[in-house]
Amino acid sequence: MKDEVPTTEERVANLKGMGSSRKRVEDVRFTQGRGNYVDDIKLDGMLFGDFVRSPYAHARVTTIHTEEAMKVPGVLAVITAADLEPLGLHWMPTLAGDKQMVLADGKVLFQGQEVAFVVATDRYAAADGVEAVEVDYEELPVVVDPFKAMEPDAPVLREDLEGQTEGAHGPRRHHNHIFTWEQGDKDATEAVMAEADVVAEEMIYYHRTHPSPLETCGSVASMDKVTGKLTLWGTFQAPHAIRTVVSLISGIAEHNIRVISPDIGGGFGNKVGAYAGYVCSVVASIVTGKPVKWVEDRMENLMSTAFARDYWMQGKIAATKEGKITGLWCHTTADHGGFDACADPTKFPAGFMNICTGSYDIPTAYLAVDGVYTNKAPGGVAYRCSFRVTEAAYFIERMIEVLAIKLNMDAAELRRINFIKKEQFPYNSALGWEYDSGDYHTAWDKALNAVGYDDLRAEQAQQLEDFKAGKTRRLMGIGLTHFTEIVGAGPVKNCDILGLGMFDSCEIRIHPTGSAIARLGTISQGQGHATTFAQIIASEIGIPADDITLEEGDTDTAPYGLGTYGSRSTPVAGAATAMAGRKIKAKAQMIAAYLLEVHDDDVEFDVDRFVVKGAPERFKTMKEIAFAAYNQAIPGVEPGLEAVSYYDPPNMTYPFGAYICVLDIDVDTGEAEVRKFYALDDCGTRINPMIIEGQVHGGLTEALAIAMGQEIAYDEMGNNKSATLMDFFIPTSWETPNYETDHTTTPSPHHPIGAKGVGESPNVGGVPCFSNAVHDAFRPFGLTQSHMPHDHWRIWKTANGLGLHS
Ligand code: PCD
Ligand SMILES: [Cu+]
Repeated sequence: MKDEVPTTEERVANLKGMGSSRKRVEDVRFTQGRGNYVDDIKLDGMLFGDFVRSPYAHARVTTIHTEEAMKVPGVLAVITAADLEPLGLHWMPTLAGDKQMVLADGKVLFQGQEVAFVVATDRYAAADGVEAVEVDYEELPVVVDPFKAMEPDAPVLREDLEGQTEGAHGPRRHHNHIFTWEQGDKDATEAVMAEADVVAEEMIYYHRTHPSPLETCGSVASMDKVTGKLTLWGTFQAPHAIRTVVSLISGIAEHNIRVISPDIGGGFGNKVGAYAGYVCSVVASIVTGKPVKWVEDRMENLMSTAFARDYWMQGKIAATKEGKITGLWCHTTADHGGFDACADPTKFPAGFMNICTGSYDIPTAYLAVDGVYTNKAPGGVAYRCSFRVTEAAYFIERMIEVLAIKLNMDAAELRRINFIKKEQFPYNSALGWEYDSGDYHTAWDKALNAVGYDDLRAEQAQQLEDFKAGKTRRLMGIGLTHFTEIVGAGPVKNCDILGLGMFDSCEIRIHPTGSAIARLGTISQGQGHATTFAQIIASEIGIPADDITLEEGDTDTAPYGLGTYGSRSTPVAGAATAMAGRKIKAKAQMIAAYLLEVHDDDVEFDVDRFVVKGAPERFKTMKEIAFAAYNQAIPGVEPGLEAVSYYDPPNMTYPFGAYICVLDIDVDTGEAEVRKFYALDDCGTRINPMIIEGQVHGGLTEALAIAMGQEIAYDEMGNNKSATLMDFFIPTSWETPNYETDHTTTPSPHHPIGAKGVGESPNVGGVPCFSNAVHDAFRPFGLTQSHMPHDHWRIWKTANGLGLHS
């Protein structure tokens, strides 16, 4: 009999709590085609909407002829700005404090802009209707270069802002200027630059790209005219915020709006913002009294929904002869396209770009960002990096390499002597952040040892000899990166979106038989929240993760939260989950003590039960306690066992990592073959190591895509040259290298379970790592900087420019 009593280890294993590589529970549905995405939603009498889009990047819209379209069988309505204007819905607010046309109001500002919305009985009729709409355009001069946009005689793009010298983020000094954002000490930094032994200067461009998730954006709006209730399904990374915004702009009371994010086929930042299609589906449903679906196609997704990056970062970095960095200066020109639709916390128009001092102890720094309008699609979303952190990491990690060249130093050593030291945490950076924790030297040494750094350098030197001797046409590059991320927005005191504080939430209900349901303010898009958040609860309150249902994305049932992006779910909602669990645990302790007839303080938690201190044979399991909560309530205490927590984090979390890439470049074809990629991530306490590994693999592959080929390119007429997957690079298993993952664990001191986010890290660290490897291969031939993406053509041109083909 005795050996039937489970051991402590068995009880812990049974929970599948934090630290276990529990299999993803959502995959049973996904792998069997049982996902439920927006386009799977089919309602009685549902109509379809489709957009007429502008072929021009900048043009006046003089007339929209809808008569022919109305004759197309099945077409019920063609909605234009003129129809939306009486409702005040022809323009909508953006998350960045700007406003954006829902449908072209007098002019268009980018190719692919929404001009009219055709509503029909089915998708095909709607498409035919779109073909039949005729629009008269008068072409206007196009500006695609943000520097030219700021020239005095540049065409006026935003006529609606004519004469406005004040924008959402301070003064505007030019008709195409959006804002200037300054951080740090300008004078002190300039003084450091003037006196420094060495100053390296470079323009670092992080090109325009696009998250392009597998599922494009879409929505289904259903206005029930009898109950007055609007239900809106959509690809929303922040369903509660969408509900509030819809209420504010439509005037429908918030309790009459139910927003549901069903399964989401990848978000990657693309689904944070609000799009014209959402608004038009709602309006069309209100007008017709029928449910209306809108789902964009791939070209529409690449042309009109939120792009990422497009930052021109002019940098200067100062150091002593020995390589100690003394100052960093950066002036960024940010191309925002036709409208400022960035998704950043209100007080941060350039996101957290001021994390650009990276992992280094840089005493003096200055950053200025100028936001500029051009004739390109709006957006400026994350794409797997919170709020311009990828831009910041790319900037500093390139500048370190540029400085290493100037100092003629090894870039690994240059990083080592400038890292913030373990004992300096919490560390206050020159640009205003308080880094919560870190141990960079340990991670760096572990990474260099793991790849055999010295041997790699020796091999590289040999290969270079061979190249010069004509024995090979391949050059070896070693890319290094040590990044610091900032995730978990954020403290409500400085982070809000449209005035909504960026806290997050979790509500847990324990059922009488000891299983549970938990609901969160976040929404998984593939990250595996149903798996990992149940693991947090399992460890906190001793109920097996398999007995916990997790629900997100329905604003009628979930507590208010700000959603999933910026790797904020674990730092914020994960903390709320632990805190709600602790409230439940506190009540469970009272119930256990009452049942065991001892004082509250005389019982202690042990994996899945409360035991009497010093008498381990006397205990109540969580299952027993749950049942008691519903029938043997303590006199004077409410029955039931549930709790909700709204968590306002005291600080962000600062995950970090050390990445090393080794690649070989074929100088004659421009091909770069990644031979090794090592990624060490430190995201504090790890909830599910397998999910973390999956996140790292995914993020690195997106980094490979961005660094090596992906680009949203425009010609000088503002034509989007990358609007199909023939032109926009998506890596397949063929291009994707093998990744070696590793970790160190430096828990966040302020997070209840010590966890930091991880979803974005591999992209933040991966892009500079691939790019540095390409640059490193050409370093012996005098290359200091070239622009991404490093596709074969660009690499070939670089080699050619360096005289390697003669
Ligand atoms: N320490 C730790 C951390 C974390 N984790 C895990 O991992 C994941 C993640 O997390 P995070 O980091 O917190 O994050 P989230 O918030 O959740 O998410 C977000 C992210 O996520 C990523 N990833 C992914 N995946 C997938 N599959 N899909 C998707 O979409 C995506 N996206 C991307 C992005 S981009 Mo943005 O939005 O850009 O900002 S941001 C992002 C989850 O599950 C969690 O729990 C663990 O385990 N541990
Ligand atoms: Cu992000």
